[in-house]
Amino acid sequence: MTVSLFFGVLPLNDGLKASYPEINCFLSSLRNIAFFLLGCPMPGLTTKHTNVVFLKTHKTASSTMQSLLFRFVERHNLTMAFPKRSCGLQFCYSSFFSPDFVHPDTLPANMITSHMRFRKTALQKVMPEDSKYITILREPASMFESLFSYYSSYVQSFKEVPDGSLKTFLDDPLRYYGPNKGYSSYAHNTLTFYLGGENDRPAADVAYAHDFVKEVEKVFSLVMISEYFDESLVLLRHLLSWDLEDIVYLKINARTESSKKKLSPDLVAKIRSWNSIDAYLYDYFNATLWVKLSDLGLDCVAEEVKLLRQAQERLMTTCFGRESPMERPGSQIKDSDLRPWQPSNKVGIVGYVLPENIDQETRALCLRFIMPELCFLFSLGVSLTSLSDWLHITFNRLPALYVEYP
Ligand SMILES: Nc1ncnc2c1ncn2[C@@H]1O[C@H](COP(=O)(O)OS(=O)(=O)O)[C@@H](OP(=O)(O)O)[C@H]1O
Repeated sequence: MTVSLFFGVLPLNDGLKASYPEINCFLSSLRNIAFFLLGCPMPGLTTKHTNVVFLKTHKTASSTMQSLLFRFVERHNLTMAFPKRSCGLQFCYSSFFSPDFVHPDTLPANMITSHMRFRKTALQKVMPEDSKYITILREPASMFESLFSYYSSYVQSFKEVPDGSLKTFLDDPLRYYGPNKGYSSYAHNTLTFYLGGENDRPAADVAYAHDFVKEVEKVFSLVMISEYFDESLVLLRHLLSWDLEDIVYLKINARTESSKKKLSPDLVAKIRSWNSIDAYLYDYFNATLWVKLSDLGLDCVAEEVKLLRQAQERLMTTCFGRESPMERPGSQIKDSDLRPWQPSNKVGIVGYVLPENIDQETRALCLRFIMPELCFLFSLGVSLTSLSDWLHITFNRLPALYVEYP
């Protein structure tokens, strides 16, 4: 079973096919001249690598990345592994990944991207041997602020903070935190937990953090960094021999500005200290990212980033006209294809609204870039009759899943 089936069912196919060449043409003419002049390496001359394990971490721009991979899978007629129905929309997170968590109809797969707790030996049983392992990290202070606001109504340790403030939690985290409390993995060294590490190791155990980082480095060919998302994508495309058009994206799953809190230097320091293994990981892989970028040539990277952003602007003009994109809190979005999941009424997640006068073809193209994770998953699965039981259950449980989603 391959995702080409999706094209058969979705009325989006023609639009997608019709509009990509425009972007391609624009990109290739510019890029060939620029890259030639700079003497930059040009991937895309060898066959594209299509087998990828993307470890989707929380609040790291991972949905934007996942959406890019969904599009790649669709366009290249590949197969994406889905969770089996009893796992919900994630691979039974927060249990360690197990091959049993994968819906058998989606095997053999080329890619796997839904949230999971990483365990390489288990993944090797379902994913091709030559799979490239990729993940993404975010600066721990902004990530924790995002986690705290997003999951304030779910994570038991956050719910117990009397005034509900991040500052009160960080003044004495151990007063509220308990490893066995509900959703505790979102409250302490979340990145480490995702990567399969021991997130409750004491901060003083620097040797553990050091050894863990080395283990991660051995497995992952690329650790992306959210703050340098575009630069990370350039590395990704060189690693996988992808075209520049394969990495064009629009940002999704961002909070509204009013949902974000500005962090004082004191809070930043407290977050890093509380999440010291994550901080160690982040600092290490942020440094190695820049070594990789330097190896590629910073001028070449800058040129590719420029081209990527030009393509993005072009796409936005195609989708939203000359005005800036119409972003709205999810609560104000009527179109269910475009409404992102809202974790609570205390936090707004931004989605996009397409202009009403947009033609079907353009709408089809734009939807592929702005659809939130759940909608994209449903649209991928909806065309697979053999997955109908999964979808039947999933759709029927949707309100419950929305509540359980974290
Ligand atoms: N391209 C790009 N670059 C940098 N940052 C980005 C990008 N795309 C999404 N974001 C930010 O990532 C946050 C959402 O992360 P996730 O999609 O991983 O969240 S989730 O765990 O899947 O719910 C969310 O952060 P907050 O807004 O601080 O919550 C997004 O704004």
